Amino acid sequence: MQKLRIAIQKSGRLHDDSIKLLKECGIDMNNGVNKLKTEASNFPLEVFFLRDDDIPQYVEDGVADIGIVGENVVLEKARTVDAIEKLGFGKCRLSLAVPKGMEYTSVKDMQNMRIATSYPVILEQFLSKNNITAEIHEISGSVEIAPGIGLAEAICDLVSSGSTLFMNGLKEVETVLKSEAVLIANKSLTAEQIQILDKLLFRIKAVKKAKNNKYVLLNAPNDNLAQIISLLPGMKSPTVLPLAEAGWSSVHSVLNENDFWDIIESLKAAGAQGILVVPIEKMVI
Ligand SMILES: Nc1ncnc2c1ncn2[C@@H]1O[C@H](COP(=O)(O)OP(=O)(O)OP(=O)(O)O)[C@@H](O)[C@H]1O
Ligand SMILES: O=P(O)(O)OC[C@H]1O[C@H](OP(=O)(O)OP(=O)(O)O)[C@H](O)[C@@H]1O
Ligand SMILES: [Mg+2]
Repeated sequence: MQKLRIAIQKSGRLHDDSIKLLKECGIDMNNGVNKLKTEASNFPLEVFFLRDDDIPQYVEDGVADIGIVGENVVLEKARTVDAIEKLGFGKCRLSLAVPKGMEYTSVKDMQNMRIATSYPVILEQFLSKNNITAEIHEISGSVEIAPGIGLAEAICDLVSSGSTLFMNGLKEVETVLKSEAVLIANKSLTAEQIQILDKLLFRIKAVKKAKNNKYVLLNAPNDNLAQIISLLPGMKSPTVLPLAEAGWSSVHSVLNENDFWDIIESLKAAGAQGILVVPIEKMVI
């Protein structure tokens, strides 16, 4: 049987979450340290461990069929691949930053500046869209140090918590791109490869959906049951079971976590008690 070849980051920010996602999809594999290639034992998948920068090219060339990589890398490398599914991890933004003490009012302040970045393609597109001419200095890492050593006046780099910028005396002034890990695929997969990819995607979507939702159980006085049920959407409708104590029911429902925090007060006001919120492992609707 044909196998689908997936490229994931060998080490770095996306490695652990990529492995975790595959495992949550029920895919077993031996991913020992320093392994460059492995095979799943219970799914037709071969896994290559690569530098993230190389993944778009390998997927375009068909050396790998699919890959997991940041959207920032996909756009920077500008390879012809299909971006199939956002994966909800590796969330960060590509931002312009300047020294803390520098006055900054708008992107026009970037005119004629020297900007250090590892993302010259994305930065160039952003600058030209804003009619700015600047000198782009491409460096491959430790970008935040550039203003401090006189290499540039500004930088364009990835930010998540902002602590690297802070530690280097910089402030974020513009978001150029929002990014997260994405599943990419070669554009000419065979019918058999597409079949395996669809199977994997089905599992990924079930795992993603489960992460955003919670199983909620609560006790409700029967007198207020209708009101409590109206607050809880459920997958189809909530499950209602009688409690041993007369006049009370147990109500079970599935809720988006954000919605839960919005309705908790109303649930309590309607007499709900003993509210439990439980994680869901997989969710298929
Ligand atoms: N601070 C961050 N928070 C969240 N995600 C991030 C952060 N920094 C980077 N990422 C995402 O993780 C990806 C990989 O980041 P990492 O720093 O591991 O890359 P790298 O050093 O280029 O690794 P490699 O050795 O594979 O070339 C980035 O392209 C981006 O999509
Ligand atoms: O806003 P923060 O939470 O501080 O994250 C931002 C930092 O994270 C990334 O580097 P990483 O730590 O992955 O190291 P690297 O430069 O060696 O890739 C990125 O290049 C920034 O330097
Ligand atoms: Mg890299």
